[in-house]
Amino acid sequence: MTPYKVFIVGHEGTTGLRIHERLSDRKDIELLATADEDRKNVEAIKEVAKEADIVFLCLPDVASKEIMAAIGELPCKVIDTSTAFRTADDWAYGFPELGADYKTAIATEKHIANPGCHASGMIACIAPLVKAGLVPTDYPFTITSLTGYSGGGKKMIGQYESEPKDYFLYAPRQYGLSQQHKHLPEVQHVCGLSEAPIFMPIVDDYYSGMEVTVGIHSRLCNKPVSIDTVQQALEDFYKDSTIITVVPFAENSNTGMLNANQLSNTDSMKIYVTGNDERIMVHAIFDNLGKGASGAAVQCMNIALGLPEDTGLALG
Ligand SMILES: NC(=O)C1=CN([C@@H]2O[C@H](COP(=O)(O)OP(=O)(O)OC[C@H]3O[C@@H](n4cnc5c(N)ncnc54)[C@H](OP(=O)(O)O)[C@@H]3O)[C@@H](O)[C@H]2O)C=CC1
Ligand SMILES: CC(=O)N[C@@H](CCC(=O)OP(=O)(O)O)C(=O)O
Repeated sequence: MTPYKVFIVGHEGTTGLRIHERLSDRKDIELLATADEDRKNVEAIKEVAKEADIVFLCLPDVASKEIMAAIGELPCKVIDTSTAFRTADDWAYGFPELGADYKTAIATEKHIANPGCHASGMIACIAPLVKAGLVPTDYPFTITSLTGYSGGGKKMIGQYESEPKDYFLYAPRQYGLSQQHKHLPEVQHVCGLSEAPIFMPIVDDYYSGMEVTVGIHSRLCNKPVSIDTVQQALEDFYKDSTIITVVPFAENSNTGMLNANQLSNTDSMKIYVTGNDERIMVHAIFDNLGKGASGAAVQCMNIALGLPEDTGLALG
């Protein structure tokens, strides 16, 4: 069988490297590249893209937009990992677990926007509950998200791994304080929320892994919901997924700790429901570089090529 031709633009960056790692041993994939000195040359990128079946863009937003302007009309499928196209109507949104319509769009559309890392956790917790009619679309969500420093790409990795290190980098650091985080538009768009959540991202001194926590007051729901109802709705929603699993409540002691790096180096996501019938928490644990970026991008590529979605992924 002729291998599929795949071109990773930005393959020396954090997300690009991880996609490269996941594909380099696959016999069904041939990786294409520009000459090293041409890795930022748009014309050279366009020439390689002409040969490709799939192009991954693993770049800052501005560079993604510039390259899309040059390659958008070519026959190759494009999977963009930046924020640039996630709410664009003519791009598929790369979260196939959201339903058959999402999966079909990923399989058939030419351009696929890979979700943001924090956004993936928020959407995984909220969308099933809104779709089930349990939580209203104007619910006043307050959401925390813990992330390892690789979420900030090469620049932040350099900051955390340089010696001597700034004293403040040893402790968790909250950001997004103005409530304008770049992932909020896609969360609102995909979940159909009329109001943006309060969002509190926190970056800490570990390499990778995320824990996103969504709090729900039962009394503020369409009608009061129990913790069992929330657990069941999430289990039903993700029952066919091999990548996202909902941890049975019995296995989740509700008394211990949740670890944000539990699924580092995997492409899976685990959902936990904790709390009680009055105050319910839904948590998504995954790797910002796995289901939060490169793993999700490869999952989308597999679907676009008609392969089983978890081909070559590390399921934890
Ligand atoms: N890190 C993460 O956890 C996640 C990242 N993302 C998104 O993925 C994209 C890539 O992020 P990440 O890998 O972290 O970023 P990095 O900074 O680690 O890597 C970006 C790479 O793109 C290269 N680059 C920049 N401009 C151009 C250009 N004009 N042409 C070609 N290459 C270029 C950079 O080159 P150079 O090496 O010279 O700087 C760098 O190697 C971003 O949009 C990011 O927001 C999405 C989800 C999670
Ligand atoms: C720790 C850190 O800074 N993380 C980044 C998210 C990385 C990411 O997902 O960026 P994209 O939107 O391009 O996908 C942030 O919160 O802005």
